[in-house]
Amino acid sequence: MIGPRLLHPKYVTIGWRKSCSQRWMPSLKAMHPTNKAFASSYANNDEEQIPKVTLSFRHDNSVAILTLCNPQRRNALTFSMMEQLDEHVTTLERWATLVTVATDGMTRCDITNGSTDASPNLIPIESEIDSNAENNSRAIILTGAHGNFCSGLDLHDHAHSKNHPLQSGSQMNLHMTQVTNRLHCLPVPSISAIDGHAMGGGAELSTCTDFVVLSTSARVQFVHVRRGASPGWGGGRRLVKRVGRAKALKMLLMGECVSGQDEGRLLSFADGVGQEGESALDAAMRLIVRPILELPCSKAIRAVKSVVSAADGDEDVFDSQGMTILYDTNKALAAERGAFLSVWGGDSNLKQIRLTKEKLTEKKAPP
Ligand SMILES: CCCC(=O)SCCNC(=O)CCNC(=O)[C@H](O)C(C)(C)COP(=O)(O)OP(=O)(O)OC[C@H]1O[C@@H](n2cnc3c(N)ncnc32)[C@H](O)[C@@H]1OP(=O)(O)O
Repeated sequence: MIGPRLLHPKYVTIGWRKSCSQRWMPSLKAMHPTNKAFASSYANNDEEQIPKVTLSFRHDNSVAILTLCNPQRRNALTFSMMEQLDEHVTTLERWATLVTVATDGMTRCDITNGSTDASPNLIPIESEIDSNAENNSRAIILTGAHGNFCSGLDLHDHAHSKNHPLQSGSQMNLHMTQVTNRLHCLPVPSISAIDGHAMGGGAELSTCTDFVVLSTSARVQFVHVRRGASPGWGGGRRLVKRVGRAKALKMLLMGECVSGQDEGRLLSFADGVGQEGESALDAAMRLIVRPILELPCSKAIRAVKSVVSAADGDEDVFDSQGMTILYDTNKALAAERGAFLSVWGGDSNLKQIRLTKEKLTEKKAPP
């Protein structure tokens, strides 16, 4: 039985649902210098170095992989990457819910690596989910490129993008809370595959999936309080749900780090750790995705996810259209936003962010 959320018109009507940035801020892209201009500030205009979030599909389009990629900065998230993440989540909502048919005899679902556009070959059935048609979406992996997950907000981009709407703590909080919760609510199981650092906002991102798999190099740390802040990307509520009250407080207040080397602490935060030398992506594939791929019916996988999501209260996060976060009735979400706005941009936060940037720059300076 498919849960009511999956049958909601949002998932079965034709056409793209507007991404949240488009909904809230129609002129968002127009107001920001183009990605090209931003890219030109990167070493040798090297395409590889341009910050981006890619989306690719494997196993006959049944597994989606979101990859955060800002290699020069340990995959810190720029504002542009936040927008791309939003667009990819919109693609995934469509991929994971709409029944699709092939129009050209090629693959059923032709969403290409890194593309944020709808494929012309992806035709949604307009009215109801056709129970005979197949949608083989099964799992989503969120990971980082080049041996790190994500070092949080890109502090350099933040300092140099004064005109970007997401520079406002309030807009960034709305955007990232919405995007990460939409990712969390997607109707197939999701996994964060973490190599290296997941810090600050990066640690928050790791909570927006159903499972967390670490490689032995992983270090997950909520450094917000040391930056004079509290979680601002929707990760506070999800962390408490994941590890419980006391452990969440320890991680948030004392910066207690979950490390791939320290299995003892993994117990409630992570669901698996890779073998020595194994990447988090490979470990996630082996430990979680493979068993899911072996199951006989993808529809049953999504049915189970909908049961668990509903039992866990995901339905309470969005309005009945699945479009807007319910800050007015969801007290935990409202409190998290209120707490973040009470500290973000305040004196202590500004000072700590400045000191962090200075430290990062000093590290680079020759002795
Ligand atoms: C609501 C969201 C709130 C937030 O997310 S606030 C941001 C929280 N994140 C942080 O404070 C992380 C700061 N970074 C670090 O502590 C360290 O870089 C980190 C992640 C432990 C990695 O250490 P190492 O492996 O030794 O690498 P490193 O320090 O030499 O850094 C390598 C290059 O990456 C850069 N980087 C790292 N984190 C960054 C960030 N968040 N924003 C912008 N740039 C960042 C760093 O400046 C350095 O660049 P470069 O090679 O000197 O040009």
